[in-house]
Amino acid sequence: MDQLAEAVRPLLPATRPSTLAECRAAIDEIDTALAVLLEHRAALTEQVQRIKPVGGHAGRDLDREEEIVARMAELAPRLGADQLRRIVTAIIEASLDVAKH
Ligand SMILES: O=C(O)C(=O)C[C@]1(C(=O)O)C=C[C@@H](O)C=C1
Repeated sequence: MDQLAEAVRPLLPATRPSTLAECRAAIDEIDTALAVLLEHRAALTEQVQRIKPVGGHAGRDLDREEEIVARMAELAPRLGADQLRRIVTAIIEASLDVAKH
């Protein structure tokens, strides 16, 4: 795991949860972090659209999106590039949908 990925290690449970309640509590913790991070990510996507000569869906950069997917696939091998591409595409499209530009 690279140095940036180390930043999320404290969010992970120290011991593997085993009961349904423990698993759901661990999932809730991670979903909390994901929601906060997604909110911040969407704000950054919006800011980028104001900087780019062509913003919004019309200005999509699929090479950049593929770079994002490839980097994330190294950190999340269980999901892999194909599943992460679905997730990244959904995040980016939702962020572009709500961006004001
Ligand atoms: O990096 C950009 O050019 C962006 O517009 C940001 C972003 C992203 O949210 O990561 C959004 C749309 C692009 O297709 C690629 C990446």
